[in-house]
Amino acid sequence: MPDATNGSLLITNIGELMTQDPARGRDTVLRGAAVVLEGERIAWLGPSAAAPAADAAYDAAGRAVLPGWVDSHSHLVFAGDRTAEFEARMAGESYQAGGIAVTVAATRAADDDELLRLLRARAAEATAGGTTYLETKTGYGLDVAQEARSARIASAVADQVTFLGAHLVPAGVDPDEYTDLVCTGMLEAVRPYVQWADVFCERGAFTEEQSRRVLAACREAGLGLRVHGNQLGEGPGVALAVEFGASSVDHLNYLSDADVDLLAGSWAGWESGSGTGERGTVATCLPACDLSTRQPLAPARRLLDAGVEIALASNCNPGTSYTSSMNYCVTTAVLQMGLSVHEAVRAGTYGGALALGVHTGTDTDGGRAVGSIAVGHRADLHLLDAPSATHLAYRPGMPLTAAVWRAGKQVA
Ligand SMILES: N=CN[C@@H](CCC(=O)O)C(=O)O
Ligand SMILES: [Zn+2]
Repeated sequence: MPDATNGSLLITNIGELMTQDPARGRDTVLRGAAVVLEGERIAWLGPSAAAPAADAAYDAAGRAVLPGWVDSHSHLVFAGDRTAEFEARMAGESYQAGGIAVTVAATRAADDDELLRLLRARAAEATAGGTTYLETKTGYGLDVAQEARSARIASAVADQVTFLGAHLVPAGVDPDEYTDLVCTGMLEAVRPYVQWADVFCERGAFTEEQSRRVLAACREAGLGLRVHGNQLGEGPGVALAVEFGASSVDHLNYLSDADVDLLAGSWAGWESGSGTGERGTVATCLPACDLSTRQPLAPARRLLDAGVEIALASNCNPGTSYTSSMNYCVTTAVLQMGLSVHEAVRAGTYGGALALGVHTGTDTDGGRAVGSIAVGHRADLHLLDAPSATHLAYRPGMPLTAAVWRAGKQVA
């Protein structure tokens, strides 16, 4: 199949083009459509009948095209395996944050080449499943040298990297001393490689006060913020994320009414229909993790109805969610979380981009948005082997990814 790396490519006869571009208002889904890719960018979209000529053409034969998935939450820099822990969970054990230490030991024991090879293989799996923009985190190093190594390796593969030194306090280390290290030497060592910082604010991980220190230091260092919050019980994660103006708070399995109100309040100045105004804290739901840990599914429907922008992400990691399949996350969101297909696809594309701050910008204003299909945005497309995105939920688990273009290049 041709791509747009050496000229322009016209993809024509698209049965359903789900642009997820809020600037189109109610007209975000086009039928009988075509798209022109030119180099890395989308150069044109509209009715097939009106499509301009291009250097190469591809007939989509009535199939659906979506933006590539934007996976805004993953932990892919690791070695080792936790099948036994998963089996124990399926036999009735509950998930404990302490399992992270097993992966830390295996990751520390792997050399750089091995870690990079593993990361590349996982990123390739994600790409094969339609993911065209990928965030990943550190958090399985947990000392200065190991976290810096993870960040450096991650930055060679992922589009954006998050510093998660505050993932677990290593055994035998004083929690407050460790928090100080995260906020000073560790932060300094990872800083050249990362755009974001995150903290696992949960019983068994970091307290509210420790999380607050981490967020303040990382903000001071110029990093964008995100929070792992409210995964294992109600707690201060959501409130902290909103207070610090974090770009997202992720997990959200246990929310109080006050948490929902705080998240909704953060979007009070935002117009969701057009994607304009003052943004708030994205609620990132991680359905594959919820199922794999047998936690209640995050209340995505309730959050949307309250006016909160949501994202869906894989949270791919060896402990709680060993899949990078965004198709699976979207399917689950429709079948079990009460989202429409359009809402679920939006959350896995535009919502992820919003969580990563890359939802807007065209080459005329110096940006290159991902997560939606519009002129000047990055040419990240996902062709389904189906006439509509509805088939993701209608035919769950089927291999529906037919082709993937990332920045105009065909990658699957
Ligand atoms: N909750 C914290 N961190 C990961 C799990 C990490 C692990 O268990 O290895 C998560 O997002 O689910
Ligand atoms: Zn996570």
